[in-house]
Amino acid sequence: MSSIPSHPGMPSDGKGLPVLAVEDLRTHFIGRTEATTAKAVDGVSFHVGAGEILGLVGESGSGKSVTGASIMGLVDRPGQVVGGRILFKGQDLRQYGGEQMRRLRGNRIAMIFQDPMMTLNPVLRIDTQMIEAVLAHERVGKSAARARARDVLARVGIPSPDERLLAYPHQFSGGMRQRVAIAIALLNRPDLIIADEPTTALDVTIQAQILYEMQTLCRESGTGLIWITHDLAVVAGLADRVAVMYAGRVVEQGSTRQIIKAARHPYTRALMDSIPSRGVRGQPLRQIPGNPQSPLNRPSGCAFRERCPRATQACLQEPPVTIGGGEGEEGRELRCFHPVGDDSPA
Ligand SMILES: Nc1ncnc2c1ncn2[C@@H]1O[C@H](COP(=O)(O)OP(=O)(O)OP(=O)(O)O)[C@@H](O)[C@H]1O
Repeated sequence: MSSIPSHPGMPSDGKGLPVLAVEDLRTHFIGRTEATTAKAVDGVSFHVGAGEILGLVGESGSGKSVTGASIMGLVDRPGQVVGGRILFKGQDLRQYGGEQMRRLRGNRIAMIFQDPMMTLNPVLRIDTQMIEAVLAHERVGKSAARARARDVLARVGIPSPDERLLAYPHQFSGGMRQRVAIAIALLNRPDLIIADEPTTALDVTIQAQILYEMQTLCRESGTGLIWITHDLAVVAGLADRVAVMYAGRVVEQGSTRQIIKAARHPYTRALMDSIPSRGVRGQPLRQIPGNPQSPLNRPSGCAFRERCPRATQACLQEPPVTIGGGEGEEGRELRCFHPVGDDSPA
């Protein structure tokens, strides 16, 4: 096993910097005591390059949304980012004040939520909302802002965008409403978009269309995209890289090919086995045995050990540290004492 190379093979902004580098991020929900403090995110590191798509995957409660909210500066008390760095184009966002973060949000960094109504105001027409979103961050005339709004709506697949600009959110279908929210995220040509399960509530065909369009738009504009999902199958066709989270940590990450074709962490393997298309026809889906670990009072050792078919005594003692994938495995990182394909006894 080799040590970890820094940001291997990653597209950058031309100055050698990733758009985003998260280093050892820790976000805890502080309780009265250590035992009641939820370590929702507990040492997460990953990076996203310009025009690159990172799939952030894991079961419910693994800390994906809290990671996204931490980057956006949207963690509310008792939640608190207690450690690590969030480097946006080399600048540590943890040093930014509230006003600086507000300026960054919706401008250089945008977020798309599962529920588009988290973005849209139900009582305002779409044109008002979109024009305001442009004017809040840029000195352009109203007609230029409207032209841009119209353009972006067309880009995300809204038919008759001139007419649709005059509509209210409730006059759109669920899929179209999510497209409008995506259009708002793209409006100011951000450097980074964090999409938190944005297509989960939608029909599978519409999901696939939106994924494809987002991929094209981000590649064209050089926007880095973090796609948060519990579904590994969704990112298989979309992401350049995949980071798999378990119990507040990234347990494996690498190129999508490395992860989908040859996952090495037993948890990633278990997630892969739960994808329907990989199952044997006519057989029920395999569930991962056991329950995810609670962020309260994490026991010693590897968080996955109780559910892991490869666990040994070693996994009881200390949590595994992050290691590189070894020769011919540039870009892969793992947190496991007994990864699949390793010679050590399972
Ligand atoms: N306000 C809060 N107070 C205490 N704990 C919280 C709070 N918000 C989140 N958590 C805890 O943080 C952990 C991570 O939650 P998070 O929402 O990031 O998971 P997730 O992987 O995004 O799951 P899902 O896919 O269900 O959204 C969970 O165990 C959750 O209970």
